[in-house]
Amino acid sequence: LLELQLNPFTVFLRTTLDLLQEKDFGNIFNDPVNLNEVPDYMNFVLRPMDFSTMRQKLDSHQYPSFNAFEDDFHLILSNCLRYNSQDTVFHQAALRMRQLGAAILHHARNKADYIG
Ligand SMILES: CCOC(=O)c1ccc2c(c1)NC(=O)[C@@H](C)N2
Repeated sequence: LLELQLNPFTVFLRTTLDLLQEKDFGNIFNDPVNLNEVPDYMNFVLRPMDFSTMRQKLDSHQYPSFNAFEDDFHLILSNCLRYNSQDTVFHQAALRMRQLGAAILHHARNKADYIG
């Protein structure tokens, strides 16, 4: 309860992140891609991102705005769409996450605007 009083924006971002992660049915976006298991990943992806990294960033107040938070979400998906070809479950999951996430972010942004 204290955090809600001290930093409602952090609580709001964490709630939004929880809603987005609910749509990650295979938990494929939760952790950084394991570079030992995917050695060529950095050949295609300049800025890796994942939900656990986003959670650390929001817990340490590294998101100055909702847009910055949303940019990292879209980075997760663009990395995945770039590295994984269209015929993979990863690519398909990113397309689905993009669609489901857009609705969540639209409502979250409206609520953020409403809070003011
Ligand atoms: C057990 C090996 O795990 C993976 O190869 C792997 C595990 C998770 C992954 C991934 C690969 N690739 C990706 O683009 C992101 C979306 N997630």
